[in-house]
Formats: sequence, structure tokens, C-alpha cells
Amino acid sequence: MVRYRVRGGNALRGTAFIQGAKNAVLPMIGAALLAAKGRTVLRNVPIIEDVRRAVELAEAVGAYVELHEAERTLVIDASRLNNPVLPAEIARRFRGSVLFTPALLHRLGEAVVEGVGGCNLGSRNLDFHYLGYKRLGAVVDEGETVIHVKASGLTGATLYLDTPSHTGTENLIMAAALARGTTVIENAALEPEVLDVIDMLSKMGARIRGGGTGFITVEGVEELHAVEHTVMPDRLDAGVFAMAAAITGGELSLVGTGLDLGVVRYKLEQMGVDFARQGAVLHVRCDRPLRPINIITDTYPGFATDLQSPMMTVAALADGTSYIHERIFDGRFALAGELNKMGANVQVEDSRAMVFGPTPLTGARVTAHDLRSGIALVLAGLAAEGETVIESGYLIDRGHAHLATRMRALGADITREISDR
Ligand SMILES: CC(=O)N[C@H]1[C@@H](OP(=O)(O)OP(=O)(O)OC[C@H]2O[C@@H](n3ccc(=O)[nH]c3=O)[C@H](O)[C@@H]2O)O[C@H](CO)[C@@H](O)[C@@H]1O
Ligand SMILES: C=C(OP(=O)(O)O)C(=O)O
Repeated sequence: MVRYRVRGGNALRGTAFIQGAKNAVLPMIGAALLAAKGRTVLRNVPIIEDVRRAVELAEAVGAYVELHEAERTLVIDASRLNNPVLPAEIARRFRGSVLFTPALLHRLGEAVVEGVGGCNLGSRNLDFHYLGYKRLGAVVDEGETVIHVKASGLTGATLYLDTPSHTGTENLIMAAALARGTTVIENAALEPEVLDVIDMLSKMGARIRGGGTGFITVEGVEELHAVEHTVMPDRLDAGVFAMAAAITGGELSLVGTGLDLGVVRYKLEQMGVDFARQGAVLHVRCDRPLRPINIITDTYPGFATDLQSPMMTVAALADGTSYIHERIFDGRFALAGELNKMGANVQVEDSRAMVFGPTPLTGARVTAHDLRSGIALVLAGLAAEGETVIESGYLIDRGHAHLATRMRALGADITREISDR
């Protein structure tokens, strides 16, 4: 059992180094398996539990992988893939396991998905993925627990996503990249991480047009080759550090190549947080009471659902009533009950929450129900009086690298503990 212990009251100051993006590196590991020859090198890899699980999963299907933690570099040689089974004990521990299917289909002619994990956020369907594979010519056998996808070569088709699924878009692009002929994906996801994956696939030799427009065209090619690629910075990690500065009355310089916070920056500015860019560094500071905010989550360029939970913590400290409408996931408000244990006043009705601030927060024993509610509780702990203990810390470690070390370097009183229970 991993747990985080946070004692609030310290303003965070200094330079925060933003990790590489979890939601870009996981599809990139899946993409690396499409190359039948050579070694792929990924740089700026976040050293998070999801990456460790992805390494285990790649090894389970026959890839040779080196994870150089200090250098934040992955070396992947997929020339000897030999096993189409994504074993339940690894695959069920993270969502990114879903991104291994296209490579197994192309390289081995089949993929056996024994399970897919990820944050517990209510319904998380995969129908767009499987319907897409079927339209490209695969046979999908959906059993009770195991899904078997088979294809002796895929053929391009026109695909439409009912909503612009993030991993769905990535998977269908990867499936189309080595298919015969042309594939068009309509209503494709626009997230910057998807564009970074397209960038890597293009370097590998894939022919992809229309990234960022919602209409993606992929001309299938014969083979893809191993490349070197640097993972983009994690805008969710950056958003959390910006919020940590905001709620502790601190001042941080965020460093991460090409960092762009997008709408989160504008929302925090509306709340009274100051941002200033100085070349490649983004400064964040807050020395005034926070104002309340309205948030409606949406696919990119809307407000990212993954930052909705940490924003709920910020809203609890703001002077007035904030309104949050969660439109992506139907089970993302488990945080409200935990924040209320710390003294917040959050009332939830279906997909909407009202946050009545400002409420002084008091340390408590609280439960992370998923990765983002976990980091939201760390933020709450930084602003609370007394000690906050958050379990299970593993969920936080799924997505944030060396969190306690990075926050301690900025003045936070936070420790990460491991115990038998
Ligand atoms: C590893 C990764 O990149 N995870 C991110 C990815 O998850 P993920 O790719 O799983 O999220 P999706 O964009 O696919 O899901 C969004 C919504 O679409 C629905 N849906 C999705 C696929 C499908 O086949 N059928 C269907 O109905 C889901 O139930 C959900 O309500 O995008 C989410 C939304 O930005 C983020 O919170 C996750 O951090
Ligand atoms: C929902 C998330 O991740 P995953 O899709 O990997 O479960 C998240 O990062 O908040």
C-alpha cells in the first residue's frame, strides 16, 4: 500500500519540472511495436506506474525493452514479437493496455485482450475501437471477459466516431497506418497528445493527414520503421503544479518544452491567478483571494476532464460558489465526498456539482478513487490545516512521476510511504 502524507500551510516556490505526457507516451509505446525492425528511442518519458506496466506488457508480448529511469528514456525493440495475449494481470492495471491491439493485429494477425484497466470513472466503452477494427476487416469475438481480434491484413475504410475518443482515434490511426488503401476517420480527437502520436507515426513512415481537424486521412504503407521521438510535456501535470501555486499563495516557474496550458490557464486567470511567459518558462503566482469559477468539461479544446477534479479542490478555496459540469465521464465525482470530509461543501447532482467556497480545509484520512481525485486530494492537503493522509497512493503514481520529491523541492511538506497494508 502506497500512501501520501501531506501537511498543509507551505507556499510552493521555485522551479517545477513538468514530466512527459502520460497520455502521449502510452500510445507511443504501442506505436513502437508496429516497427518490425530496429530500436525505437523515446525521450522525456515520465517515470510513472503506467509506463512500468506498459513496459511489462510490451515484454509480455515479446518486445525487448530498456527503461533508463535516470535518463527518462525508453529503448524498444519489437522485432521479435511472439505472443498476441495481453495478460489480465498487467492489462487490467492501466488503460493504456488498449493501445497495444493494433500492433499485435498487424504483427501477429491477432490480439487477445484479457482485460483493460484504467481510472474507475463509470462507463468507459471501447465499442468505437472494436467497430473500427471490424470495418477495417478484422473479426472481433467479444467474450465475457476476453476479447479476441483477428485479421489477416486490414483494408482501409471510412470510420466515424460518435464522440472523438482519445485512445479510439489513436488506435484506429495505428490500425489504418499499415492497412491496404485509404482510411478516413471522421470526428477524430483533437487532443495535443494525439497530434504528438501522429507526429511520431509520421516519422516512422506513416502517411497521415488532417491531424487536429477532426477528419483524419491515413494512406496505408507497407512498413513502419523505428525512430527517436521526444514525448511532449504533460499538460495535466503542469496544470496541477499551477494549481498548487495558486492555492498555497506561492510562485512557481514551470519548465517543460513547449508547455501550453490552454483553457486551464484562462480559467485560473479568471480565478485571480497570474501567469507570465518568459521565453520557454511559464511563471505562475497568486497573492490574492481566489474567485469562483464555472467549468464545463469537454474534449479538446474544451476543459480537460482530467483537470476537473483538481479544479474542484481549487474551487473549494475560492470566495463564492463555483459550478462544475462533467460531460465526459459519468462517475467522476467521487472526490466530492472526500473533499467534504476535509471541510469542503460540494453538492453533487448527476453530472453537475456546486462548490460552495471558501471553506477552510482540515487534514483527514481520505481515499483516492482514481488518479485525478488522488492528486486533487494532495492539493487539498497542501492547503489544509494539519495532516492529510491519502490512500491509495498507487493511483497517483500511475500518472505523476516522483511527486513527493518534486513537491518537496518546492517547499511542500509531503512524504510517500509504503506499508504492508
Ligand atoms: C490513456 C489515455 O489517453 N487516457 C485518456 C483518454 O481516455 P480514453 O481514450 O479511454 O477516453 P475516451 O476519449 O475514449 O472516452 C471519452 C468518452 O467516450 C466514451 N467512449 C469512448 C470510446 C468508445 O469506444 N466508446 C465510448 O462510448 C467513453 O465511455 C467516455 O465517456 O481520454 C480521456 C478523455 O479525455 C482522458 O480522461 C484519459 O486520461
Ligand atoms: C482517466 C485517466 O487515465 P486513464 O485513461 O489512463 O485511466 C486520467 O489520466 O485521468
